[in-house]
Amino acid sequence: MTDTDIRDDTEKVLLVAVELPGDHEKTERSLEELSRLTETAGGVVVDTLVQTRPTLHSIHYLGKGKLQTLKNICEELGAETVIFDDELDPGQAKAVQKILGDGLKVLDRSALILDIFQQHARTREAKTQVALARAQYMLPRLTRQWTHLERQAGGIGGARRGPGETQIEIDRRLLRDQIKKLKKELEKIALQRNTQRKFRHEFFNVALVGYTNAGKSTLMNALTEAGVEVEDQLFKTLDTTVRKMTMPNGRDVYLSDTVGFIQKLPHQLVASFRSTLKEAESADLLIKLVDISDPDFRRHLTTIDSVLKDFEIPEKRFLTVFNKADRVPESMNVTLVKREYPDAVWISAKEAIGLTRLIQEIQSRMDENTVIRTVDIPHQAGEIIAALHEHTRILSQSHEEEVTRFTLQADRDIWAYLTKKFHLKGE
Ligand SMILES: Nc1nc2c(ncn2[C@@H]2O[C@H](COP(=O)(O)OP(=O)(O)OP(=O)(O)O)[C@@H](O)[C@H]2O)c(=O)[nH]1
Ligand SMILES: [Mg+2]
Repeated sequence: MTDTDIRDDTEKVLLVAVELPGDHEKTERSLEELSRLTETAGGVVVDTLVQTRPTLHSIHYLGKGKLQTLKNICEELGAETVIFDDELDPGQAKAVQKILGDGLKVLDRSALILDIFQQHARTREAKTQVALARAQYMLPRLTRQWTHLERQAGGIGGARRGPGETQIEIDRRLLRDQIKKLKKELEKIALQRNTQRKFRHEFFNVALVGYTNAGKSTLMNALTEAGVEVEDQLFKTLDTTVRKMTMPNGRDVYLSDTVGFIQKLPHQLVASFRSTLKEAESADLLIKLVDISDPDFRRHLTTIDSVLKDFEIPEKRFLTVFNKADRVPESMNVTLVKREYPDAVWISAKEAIGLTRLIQEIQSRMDENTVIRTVDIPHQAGEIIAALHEHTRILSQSHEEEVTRFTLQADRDIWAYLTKKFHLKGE
C-alpha cells in the first residue's frame, strides 16, 4: 500500500471486489459507488474484476490465481492502479502487493476515501482531522519500507538489529509523534467549537445528516442562501457550515450542513470526525436527508443510522426527508415507499419543491419541543440566574422590588431539568 495520491487525471484504475453468496446486487452497487469515488479522486476506471467466493481470502483477499489474472489484465489495459472495494488489512495489503509486484499501485476503498477527503479539506479542522485519520491508517502499514530495507540488509534476521528495523522504528515513532500532535490540535479546536455551540444552545439547532451527494448543501443553500459549494462529487463538504434562518413564526433556528456518510467509511475517519459529528449529536432536530432517486436509498438510511448509533440520539429528534423527488425513477413504487415511511417529507432542494412544507414541519417540531415561561427570581439567586442565561433564551426581563421577572424560552427537557434542580415555579 502506498501513500501516494491519485492526482493525475489520466490515471487508469482497475476496480476489484469479492462477491459473497447472495450479494450480487450489493456488490454491483458498491462497485458503482467505488467507481464514482475513483472519478471524484481524479482516476479513470478501465475495468472491473469480481471474484465470487464463499468468503474473503484471509491472506490475499482474492484467490492467488485470480490475483495473477488481475496482474495480466492490468498489463493488457495499461492500468497503473488497482483499487479493492474493501479495506485490506495490513497483512493482506502486503501479500497482494507482493504478488502484483511493485509496478502496480495497490489501494483499497479506505485509502481512496482518505485521498478524497485530503483533496477536499479546506479548513484547519478538516485538514487536521484528515491528517490524523491518514496517519492512523498508515501506522500499521509501514511494512513496505521494512521489507524493502530488510532485503537490502541481505535478509539478516536474528538477534542483531538490521538497518531496516531501525528505519521502520524511526518511521513509526515519527508517525506516532505526529498522531499525538494532531490529536492535541484537534482537542484545542474542539474546545473552540464547544464555545460556539454553547452560544447557539439557546436557539433551536437543526442538523442536516445524510449520505454523500444526497443534496445537503443544496438544501442548506435553498433554505438560507448560505453559498455552500454544491457539486456532483462525493464528499464535497467536509466542514460544518452553520447558518441562521428565521422561521415564519419569527424565531431563529441554526441550520448546519456537514460531512456526508458512505458505506464502509474508514473507521479512522469516523473517529477523527467525531467532533464534527458532535454538531449533529447536539442538534434539537436532525434531518436525515435521503436521495430518493437512488434505488439504494434504504441502504443509505441504514448507513446513516449505523454511523449515528453510538451517539444514542432519541428517535423523536429525527425527521426523514426525501430529496430529489423531481427525479424519482419510474421503476419506483411511490405508494409503497410512502406507506413504508409515512412521516417522511418529500422535497426537491434543487427545484425548490416542498420547502414550505418542510419549514412548517421544522417549525412544528420546534413548537413541540419548546416552552415559554415567566418566572420570578430573587436578585441574590445568582446561580439560578446564571443557569437561566446559559440554558434558556431570555425573551425579556424586568426588575421588580424583590425579584427579577424573566420571560424565557427553553427546550422542554431543559426546562424540566431546571425546575427540578432549582424548584422553580413558572407559568
Ligand atoms: N435532480 C436533483 N438534483 C439535486 C437535488 N438536490 C441536489 N441535487 C444535486 O445533487 C448533487 C449533490 O448535491 P450537494 O448539495 O453537493 O450534496 P451534498 O449532500 O452536500 O454532498 P457532499 O457534500 O458531497 O456530501 C448536485 O449535483 C446537486 O445539484 C434535487 O432536489 N434534485
Ligand atoms: Mg455538501
